[in-house]
Amino acid sequence: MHIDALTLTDFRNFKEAKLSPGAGVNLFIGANGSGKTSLLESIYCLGSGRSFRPGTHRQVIRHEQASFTIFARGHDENEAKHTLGFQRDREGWVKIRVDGEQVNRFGQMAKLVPVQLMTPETVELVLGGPKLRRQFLDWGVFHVEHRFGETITGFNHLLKQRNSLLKQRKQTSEVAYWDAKFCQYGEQVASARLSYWQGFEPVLQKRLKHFLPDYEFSIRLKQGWDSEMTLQDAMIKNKAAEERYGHAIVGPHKAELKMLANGEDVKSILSRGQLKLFVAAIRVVQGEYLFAKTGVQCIYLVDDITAELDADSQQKFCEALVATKAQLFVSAINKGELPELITNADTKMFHVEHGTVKEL
Ligand SMILES: Nc1ncnc2c1ncn2[C@@H]1O[C@H](COP(=O)(O)OP(=O)(O)OP(=O)(O)O)[C@@H](O)[C@H]1O
Repeated sequence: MHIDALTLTDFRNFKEAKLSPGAGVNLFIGANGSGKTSLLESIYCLGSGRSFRPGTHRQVIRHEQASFTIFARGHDENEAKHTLGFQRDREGWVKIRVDGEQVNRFGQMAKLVPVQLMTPETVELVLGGPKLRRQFLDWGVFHVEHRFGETITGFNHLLKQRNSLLKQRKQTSEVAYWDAKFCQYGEQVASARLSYWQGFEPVLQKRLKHFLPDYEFSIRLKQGWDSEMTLQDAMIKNKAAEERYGHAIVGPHKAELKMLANGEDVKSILSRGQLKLFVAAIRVVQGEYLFAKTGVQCIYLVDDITAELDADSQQKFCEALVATKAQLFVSAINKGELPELITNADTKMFHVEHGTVKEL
């Protein structure tokens, strides 16, 4: 959905903030500590139910206040109007309202607000652990096929149950039951990921050729067990090891994306700026791919857009972002440091200062 109005109450350093974003580029300009990232964070919270910054949910609530509230009004691709309300208090209680109705799952809010986030930390997608890459994949699968939300939640529940049985080292009929369920859900998760990846990867390759033409990329999805085997066979083969370790060692919870540039691990061959561009390509394409498959546009949130990118890379990245025709929220300290594409007459500009935001 496009956000037409956003209201924050007691969110980070904002006592109350109201803004009416435009359909294209929205630019937040302000000094360090003014609240630019917090504005992006509030939109991210609507799309995921949590912050992208480290720390607890309590730290998001304005100091000495009991709860924060984010309210958004917007419209989807079919011009249907929507309202979203998200409140969280210090004890962790959450209230979510979608179109005036209280709902009890984040997914019901998240599916209306698919967000793609780019901050200086998003290179963690490559540098961090495999869980981040699985989350990235699952985000894509969920937004293309909402039923996947139940499949992955179900699988994670089964993984916990089965691990707890493996830890107890019991040999009961209960074990056989959980093994069978684990196989069934595990195969479903892997097959949904694979089908997403098979559509997504060729589009990503095109974008990478444009962004980083000096490299030949190979990005392969490893499903979490020998691809020549069924999950059931892999579990039988690894039965003794799983019993010894006391947890599941094969399954989609072990899936990984192997990313190579000119035959070497991207982590060791790409520079920091090139890694950022690499991840930017992934993020842009994830939004483009979603749009191509479902007609649903992402909201792109870009914090500190110029950090670590040279002028040519900034230009490529900004061109790609603007070409998506999606709603963009971009933060920067100075307008002057940005490519013209982001600061032209169509951009809606906001000045952020000490927890206040004013449209310019
Ligand atoms: N819970 C909170 N209550 C009140 N103020 C907070 C809270 N959490 C953070 N802050 C303050 O909010 C301010 C806004 O931080 P934010 O990261 O959004 O700024 P920014 O404009 O993105 O800065 P930079 O350009 O340095 O990245 C900071 O000064 C921070 O200390």
